[in-house]
Amino acid sequence: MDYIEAAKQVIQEVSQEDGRALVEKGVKVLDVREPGEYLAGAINGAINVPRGVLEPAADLNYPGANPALRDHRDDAWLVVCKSGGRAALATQTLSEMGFKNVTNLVGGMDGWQAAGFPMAIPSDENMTVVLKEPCRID
Ligand SMILES: O=S(=O)([O-])[S-]
Repeated sequence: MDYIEAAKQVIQEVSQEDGRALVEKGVKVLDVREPGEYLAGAINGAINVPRGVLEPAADLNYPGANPALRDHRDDAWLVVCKSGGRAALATQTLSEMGFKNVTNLVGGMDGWQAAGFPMAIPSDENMTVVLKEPCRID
């Protein structure tokens, strides 16, 4: 099974041009790449929650969740990764977790950079590198 293709059948996606328009309108941007990828350059204002810690970071019941993500389920989110694969999976997961308006950027940050769209060196304040509490297995 191709999980990314399966996700793409059920999620919203936008082109680079439409993604840029969303950013200009103030959509929240979730960057699910690894911290080193994010720190090398990201969409201005994007928060970083790597794909590997997405579910606990967004979980309403997990004490170590990231409030910048967890508490914004009704907001519009643009989800980005390197080329659109991880973000497709993350977009599907967030929809299943109750996020109302999540959209994958087709082509990801590779496409964004190739288009010459604006990027910034992000602040590490916008990162979820380590969850505040370790994941529990009860
Ligand atoms: O980020 S990715 O689409 O290359 S898996």
